Amino acid sequence: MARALRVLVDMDMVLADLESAFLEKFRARYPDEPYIPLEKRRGFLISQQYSNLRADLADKAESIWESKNFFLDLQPIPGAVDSIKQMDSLKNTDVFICSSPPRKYHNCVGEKFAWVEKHLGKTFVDRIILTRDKTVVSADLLIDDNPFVTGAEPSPSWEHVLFTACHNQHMEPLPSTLRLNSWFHDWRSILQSKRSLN
Ligand SMILES: Cc1cn([C@H]2C[C@H](OP(=O)(O)O)[C@@H](CO)O2)c(=O)[nH]c1=O
Ligand SMILES: [Mg+2]
Repeated sequence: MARALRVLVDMDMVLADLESAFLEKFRARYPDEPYIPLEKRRGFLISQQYSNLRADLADKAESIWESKNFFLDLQPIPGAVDSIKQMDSLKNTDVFICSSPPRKYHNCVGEKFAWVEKHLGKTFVDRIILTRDKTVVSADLLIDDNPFVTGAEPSPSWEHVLFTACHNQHMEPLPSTLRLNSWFHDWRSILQSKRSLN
């Protein structure tokens, strides 16, 4: 029998809506400061775009996701909870959640575990991989909104599926890059195409 297809699913902006929560909380905490609406977001890092707007806004942006309960209170991305449970129930499919905590990890790490338990249940807590370097994790697919997942391994074993988010929706990746526009699009075919190569 063919070995199971191993799929890594990223958390922020694939399962959990970091960008909407960030904007809501930034505007509430800093009502007099300029902000970037989601349709104007460009580039993976929020702090980078805010610092381009005005240098001192980067620290203010960071203060939002460093706050207690920021990661715990994120809303699920539409369709994510059902989809990952359905994916997990497919035969010959192993699903893991693969997320990178920020360098100031103190609140984030525990809250990511708690978020998974709250929204997906205890069985998925056993599937959490928190790492600053996803390239050294071995799998067939990585579904991630970061267009540039890099690290120590120049040729990761997984194929990247770029999950569409506000910050990457205008990008045109290489035609060969797999792309999933939302959980309501056909993620099953992407898995199937990879499975037939295994
Ligand atoms: C700073 C920052 C972090 N993040 C996410 C990415 C990482 O989670 P994930 O790997 O689950 O997508 C986490 C820590 O950097 O926060 C963003 O999505 N945008 C940002 O601007
Ligand atoms: Mg992400």
